[in-house]
Amino acid sequence: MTVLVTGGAGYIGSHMVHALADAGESVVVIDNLSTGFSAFLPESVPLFIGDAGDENLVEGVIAQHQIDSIIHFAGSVVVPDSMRDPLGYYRNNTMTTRSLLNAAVKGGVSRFIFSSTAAVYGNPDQVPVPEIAPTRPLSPYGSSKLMTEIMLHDVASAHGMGYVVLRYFNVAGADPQGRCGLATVGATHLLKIAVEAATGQRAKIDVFGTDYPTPDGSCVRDFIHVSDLVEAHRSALSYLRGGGQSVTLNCGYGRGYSVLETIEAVRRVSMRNFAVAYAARRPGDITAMVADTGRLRSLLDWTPRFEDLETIASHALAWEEKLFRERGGLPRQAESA
Ligand SMILES: NC(=O)c1ccc[n+]([C@@H]2O[C@H](COP(=O)([O-])OP(=O)(O)OC[C@H]3O[C@@H](n4cnc5c(N)ncnc54)[C@H](O)[C@@H]3O)[C@@H](O)[C@H]2O)c1
Ligand SMILES: O=c1ccn([C@@H]2O[C@H](COP(=O)(O)OP(=O)(O)O[C@H]3O[C@H](CO)[C@H](O)[C@H](O)[C@H]3O)[C@@H](O)[C@H]2O)c(=O)[nH]1
Repeated sequence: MTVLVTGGAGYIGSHMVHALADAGESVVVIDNLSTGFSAFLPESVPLFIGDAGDENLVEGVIAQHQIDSIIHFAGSVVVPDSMRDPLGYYRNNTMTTRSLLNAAVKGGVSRFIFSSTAAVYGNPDQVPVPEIAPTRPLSPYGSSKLMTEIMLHDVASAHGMGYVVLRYFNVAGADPQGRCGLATVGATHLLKIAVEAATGQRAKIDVFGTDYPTPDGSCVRDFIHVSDLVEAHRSALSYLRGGGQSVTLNCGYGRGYSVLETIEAVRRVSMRNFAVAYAARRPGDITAMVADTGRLRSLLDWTPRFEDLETIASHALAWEEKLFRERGGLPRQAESA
């Protein structure tokens, strides 16, 4: 039984591939390297450089490697880019998955795990947000993922495929062994920006909005360590292998931290008092987004190991320091746009 990981050279996918290989699973990767890095993959894992929507490629890999499960990370992930280029997002998220599913059905793949996002909820009526909350995405990114969820449900029902949709909240941190982490140039994630400031690559970090109706006025997010997130995928795979019903699950810890608390955690672990500036709200930001994790915790055999925000921040920092050293210690991008 071999697992195909699409987008396995990306931030989350590379952690997934290491976790599967560490567990002795047979795994292969398809990635077009548009934002991924082949260097983050274990040498033992075959990498097919190509598009996850290339049906000939996928059908060939499924047949050659006797793929029975697919974990599908490949896609485009930047919310503001999706506002500028909606059709690009519907193509690379929704249409690519349609082609991938077509190849999976033809190849008799019986299990499918899909990377979705809390962005499908839009502005939630209640926090923590349960999976049954209304889905009202505010961006083409969120819509492209929601459309894919619906398509996957229909395809799986028609063809006897089991699936787990995982709606990630805010993914952060890096491999505790330092093998992989977030390396995307120009990434906009809060913790990434904060560790770039802590390593002197940025003069400051902007806090987008301090007048939200939250305890300290900044937005609140539920950060999940990338290693715990990939363990949820491994548990989802075991669940499907054990005959579990198809399901949609939130992936977070169910605990919110404000933007200011998060920046303070990075200041503490780095022991660097980098500058923090108060800036205007960022258009489209949701005030508070925290997962109701009841379903995840009850259905999957999942015990998170890195729930503490300082642990997440310290792993993100260690990874950023490594990247910075390897890039010759030179600032590689302008301070926040
Ligand atoms: N990072 C987050 O906070 C977050 C939150 C919610 C959901 N997600 C989802 O998780 C998945 C992985 O995100 P990530 O943060 O690791 O992003 P990433 O950009 O680091 O990884 C995406 C990977 O997919 C590859 N790729 C993109 N389009 C492809 C295609 N058509 N064919 C083959 N390969 C392709 C890229 O080269 C890259 O290696 C995405 O589907 C994303 O929407 C991420
Ligand atoms: O320099 C920064 C960067 C971020 N923020 C704030 O930090 C919070 C979190 O912002 P992120 O960009 O890190 O993440 P989002 O909550 O916007 O999440 C969106 O982007 C994520 C990846 O970045 C996931 O894709 C997620 O599903 C999607 O909803 C927001 O209030 C944002 O305004 C700042 O104040 N300053």
